[in-house]
Amino acid sequence: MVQMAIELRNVLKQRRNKTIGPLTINLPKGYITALVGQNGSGKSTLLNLLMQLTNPEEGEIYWFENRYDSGLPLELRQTVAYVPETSITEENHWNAEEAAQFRQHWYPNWDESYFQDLMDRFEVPYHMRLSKMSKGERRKFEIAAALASRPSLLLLDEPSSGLDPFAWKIMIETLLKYMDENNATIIISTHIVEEVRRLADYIVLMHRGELLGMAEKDSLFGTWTEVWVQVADEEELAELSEELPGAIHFTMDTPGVASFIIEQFSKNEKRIQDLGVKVIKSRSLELDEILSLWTQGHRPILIDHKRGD
Ligand SMILES: Nc1ncnc2c1ncn2[C@@H]1O[C@H](COP(=O)(O)OP(=O)(O)OP(=O)(O)O)[C@@H](O)[C@H]1O
Repeated sequence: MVQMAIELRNVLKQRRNKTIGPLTINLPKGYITALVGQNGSGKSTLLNLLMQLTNPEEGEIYWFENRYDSGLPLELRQTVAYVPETSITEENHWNAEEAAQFRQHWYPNWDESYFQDLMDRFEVPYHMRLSKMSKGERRKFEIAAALASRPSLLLLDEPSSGLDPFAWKIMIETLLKYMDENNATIIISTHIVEEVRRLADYIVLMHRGELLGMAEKDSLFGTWTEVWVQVADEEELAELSEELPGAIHFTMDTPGVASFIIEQFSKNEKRIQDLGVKVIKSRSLELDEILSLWTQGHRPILIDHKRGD
């Protein structure tokens, strides 16, 4: 049975201009979950709630099946690492070495050689004050330091913001290797579809403070298909759209050729042919297109690839 790292039950956070929640969700232990959603949808708020940097007005949060309403215990905190959206200013006057020494006291599992190895791979200057580093250098230091604490739970708020493509690739490889070698849980907020594709086991989609749902990433692929068909005119296209109630975005592309988007195409293809409509071509929608449709209210019917649905 999959254990839960985090459980939220009807969690509600009131922000000045927006309510986040109610959020009810289970984030599994030992997997990477990506929080996705437009600006202001509540991803950072959710991460802050998990660090108890802010507290909910309503609802319950469980960490590894326990509630800690009066503060996270030290033993738990020492196994959680967090890379916030903006680095904290308290460490600004230190260089990377001094900041690492401080963290070494705080985190009993601190792995100095792993830290140095990551700093070398990322090519972060060791003796430069953190405040003097470029945005990307600082970000790389934060990611290296978070991993060097050997966390069981790693919370990353848009970690690749400011990273160049070379550093981004190292980050992806490092996170995947860390997951391979440790029974860790990562919760990452991101706007980068390629990051979701490469890293996520699960996707949590947020929109305007609401939770639109959670899905196993692999089950999303192949949910929606764009199909091009031969039709005589708009009238025939309108008839076709009535026969295919689940399909959306019917468009007359060029005279005689129309397109639409449909779920479970393999199940519907015969039905389309039985209507006497010729399919010209089809393509599975990409992950970003599926997420965009979901945001617009078109929740995908998830596919269990293992069962071959
Ligand atoms: N400290 C705060 N005080 C008041 N309102 C806040 C605070 N932090 C966030 N908000 C508001 O809560 C909402 C959710 O913000 P949040 O930062 O969680 O979104 P996000 O999904 O992380 O966005 P982005 O992708 O832009 O980082 C926004 O409307 C924001 O203005």
